[in-house]
Amino acid sequence: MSKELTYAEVSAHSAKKDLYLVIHDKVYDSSSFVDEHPGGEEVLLDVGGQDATEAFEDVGHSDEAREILEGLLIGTLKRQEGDPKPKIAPVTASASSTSTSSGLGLGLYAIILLGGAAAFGAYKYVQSQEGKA
Ligand code: HEM
Repeated sequence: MSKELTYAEVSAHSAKKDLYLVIHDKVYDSSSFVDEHPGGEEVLLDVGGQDATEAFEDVGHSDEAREILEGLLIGTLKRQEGDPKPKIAPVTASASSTSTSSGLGLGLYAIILLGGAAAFGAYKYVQSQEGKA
């Protein structure tokens, strides 16, 4: 398991049936695991042939996930100058749904504030009209 691969070699393996991932400068052949990944195949394909260290760590994978990873190990990355930086995880389904709901919450908050301001304005206007009469 002492095979050394350059980033260029790894990046040639980004297809679902031929999928290499770099995590902590180790190269993992994830082809056999794509269909079984509890986080879905899309996130793996997104970082296929790239440095997935951040994407993998951001999720806070369990020890079990790390054990699976060891079984997929095929070599180490021969890092060269100018190689791309770790790819940050794409927004996952659960993360995007929370951000949508928080976006809606903010929108609602704005509507309530604006509504309150409009009501206050109308109240002041009526008051000033009453004063004139
Ligand atoms: C070959 C590398 C990977 C392996 C072996 C792996 C394995 C696993 C395993 C076993 C789980 C179940 C929960 C756990 O045990 O932590 C999981 C969940 C998850 N993984 Fe991965 N994973 C890998 C790469 C990635 C990458 C690169 C991402 C990118 C974002 C990712 C995103 C997720 C997400 C979002 C979940 C949570 C799914 C849920 O709880 O609904 N994984 N992964």
